[in-house]
Amino acid sequence: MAVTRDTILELLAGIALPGGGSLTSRDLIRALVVDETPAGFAIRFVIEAPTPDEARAFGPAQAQAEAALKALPGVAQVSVVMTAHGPAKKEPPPQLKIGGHPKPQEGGPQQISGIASIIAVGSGKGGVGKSTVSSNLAVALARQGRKVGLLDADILGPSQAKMMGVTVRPASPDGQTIEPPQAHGVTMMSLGLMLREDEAVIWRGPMLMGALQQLLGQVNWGTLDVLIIDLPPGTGDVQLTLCQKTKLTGAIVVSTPQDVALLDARKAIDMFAKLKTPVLGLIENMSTYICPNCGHEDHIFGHGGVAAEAKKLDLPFLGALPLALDVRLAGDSGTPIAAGDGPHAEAYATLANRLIAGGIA
Ligand SMILES: Nc1ncnc2c1ncn2[C@@H]1O[C@H](COP(=O)(O)OP(=O)(O)OP(=O)(O)O)[C@@H](O)[C@H]1O
Repeated sequence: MAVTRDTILELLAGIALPGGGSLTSRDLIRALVVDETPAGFAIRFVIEAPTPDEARAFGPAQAQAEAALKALPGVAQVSVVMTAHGPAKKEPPPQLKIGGHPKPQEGGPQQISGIASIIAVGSGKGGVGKSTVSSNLAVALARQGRKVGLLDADILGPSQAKMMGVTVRPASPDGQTIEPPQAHGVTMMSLGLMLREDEAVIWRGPMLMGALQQLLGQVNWGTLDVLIIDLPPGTGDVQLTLCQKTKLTGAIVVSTPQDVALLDARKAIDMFAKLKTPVLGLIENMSTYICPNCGHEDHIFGHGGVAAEAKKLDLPFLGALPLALDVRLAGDSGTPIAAGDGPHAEAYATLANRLIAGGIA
C-alpha cells in the first residue's frame, strides 16, 4: 500500500499536543516530503513550534509521530525535525525609575521602619569633606559592630558610589523596591548607582524631592542601628524635604576652619534650627596638615575656627580631622581610610565611639 502525504497527515491529526489540538489542526507541519526508495518509503518533515518552550513540550508528540509513522507498512525511514520560531519571549525585568514628583505624605516627619537612628551630615559650603566624613563615619561605625546604612542624598552630585567603591547597579527584582549593595560592612545607596558615571542629573526641586523619597522609602534598608545621610551642600530643597518629612535623630555639620566655609556652616546650622532638627555637633575637616616628608604642621584653611564656633553656639564639637593625602587617595580608590589602620582611621573610630556612647548611633 502506498504511503501518501494524506496518509501521513491523517495519522498526525490523531496525535494530541499539550495545550490542545494536533500537529495538523495547529498547522505545525512544514516541508513534508515522501520519497519512494528501494528500501521503502522515506518520510521527512519539520514541526515548526511557535516558541522554544512549546518545542520542548512537543517532544513526546514528536516521538509518538515518529514511532507511528515507522510502524506504517512499507516505511523504511522517518526523519522529523523540530524548530521553533525564535527565542522565548522573556518578560522584561521590571524597571524602577528614580525621579518624578514626590507622593503626598500626610502629617509631620515620619519614622522609617527598621531604622533606629538617622543622622544627616550637612555643610553650608561644597567641597569641605561632607561626603568623606559620611563614608568614613559609616565605615567606622560598622567596624564597631553597628548595623549601618549610608544614603547619598547629594542627588545632583552623588559621590558615595565612588568613595565606597561600589559599581554594581542595585537590583530591583519587583520594580518597586531596590536591593541596596553592601560595601565595607555598610549598606549603601546612591543615585549615582542608577546613573552612568558621566551622566548629569538636571532636575528641579520636585524631582529631587521625589528621588529622595524613593531612596528613603523604596530601598530595602533592612534593620539598621543608624542611617547616615550625606546631604548636598547648602540649604536647598533636599535638606528641607528631608527634615520636614523624615524623623531625624539630628544633623552633623562639617566645615573647614576657613571663614567662608564657617559663614555657610552657620547658615546650615540656622536652617536645621528653623526645621527643628537637632544639631548633634560640628566637625572641623582639613584642620591641620602635617607634611609627610618633614613633619611640619601647617594650617592651610586655618585652625580651630569650628571649635570656636561650636563653643559660641553652645553645640558639641565632635572633633578635628586633618587634611591628608591618604584620606583623599583612600576616598578616590573606593576604600575609605576608616576601613584601614593608622591615625586617620583611629580619628574616625573615636568619632564613631563618641556617637555610640552618646546613644546616637
Ligand atoms: N581630610 C581630608 N584630607 C584630604 N582630602 C580630603 C579630606 N576631606 C575631603 N577631602 C577631599 O576633598 C574633596 C572634597 O571632599 P568631599 O567630596 O568629601 O566634600 P563634600 O563636602 O562632600 O563635597 P560636595 O560639596 O561636592 O558634596 C575630595 O576629593 C576628598 O577626597
